[in-house]
Amino acid sequence: MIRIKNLSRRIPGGPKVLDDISFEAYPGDFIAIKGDSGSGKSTLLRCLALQEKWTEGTYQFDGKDIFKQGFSGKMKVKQEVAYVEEKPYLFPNKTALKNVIIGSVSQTPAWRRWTGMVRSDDYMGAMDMIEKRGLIDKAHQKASTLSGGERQRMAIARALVHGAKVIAADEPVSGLDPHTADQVLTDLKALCKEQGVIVIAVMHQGDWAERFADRILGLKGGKLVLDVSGRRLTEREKSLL
Ligand SMILES: Nc1ncnc2c1ncn2[C@@H]1O[C@H](COP(=O)(O)OP(=O)(O)OP(=O)(O)O)[C@@H](O)[C@H]1O
Repeated sequence: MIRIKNLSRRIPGGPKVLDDISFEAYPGDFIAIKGDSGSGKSTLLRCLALQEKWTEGTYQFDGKDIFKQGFSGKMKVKQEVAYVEEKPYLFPNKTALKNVIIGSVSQTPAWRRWTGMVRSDDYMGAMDMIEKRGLIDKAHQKASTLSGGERQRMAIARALVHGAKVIAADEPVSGLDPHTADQVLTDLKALCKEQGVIVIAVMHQGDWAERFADRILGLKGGKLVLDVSGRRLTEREKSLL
């Protein structure tokens, strides 16, 4: 469970880009974030994954205040909250499977990158996760040849293999054709419902958030201006964003 209270983020010497954000997320929640360009959506995801510093606020993760816990609390969040960028980096000349096994650069011990050694249980775990993302026939393909949607799903598989319990996905369906976007979101939703993963995804364009999310958060100028259950937004609610 995640409980964020009064999160603010000020760019050093610059503006406040997140202002007093509070919300909670429970296992199995699929939360969409909407808001115009520059409203703070990506910054919020990066703050959740502790990839950006918080200026103020408290962060409870599994019932513990992670800033009070110090290093071990931050490590737990970094391990369990995966920020999946809009265009996730995969090692282009390695297969999709190898990318999923070895993880992102920061997750991979240097010796593993150098030797390329793989344990058999790592191999099976990665293949299972790739199969669940509907990509088993792409496992041995070079990452550079995957489509945008396939890269996103491989990056999600990679995060899950490496212990993620929260997927913070930045625009997981932008630039995808409607059929692929539907597949990606159906997969994310199943992940929430079947495995209790929390998915927090920026989905500003179209009606994807309304169709798939349990809850919609809306940001404007760094403030949380909307927090409603996932449904068609009213004209008044849309006008807040
Ligand atoms: N390091 C930084 N220095 C200065 N301004 C920054 C920095 N990081 C973010 N900002 C500003 O903070 C605001 C929020 O940025 P953010 O990327 O979170 O917005 P966003 O809602 O994700 O936008 P988009 O939909 O265009 O990706 C923007 O005005 C951005 O210019």
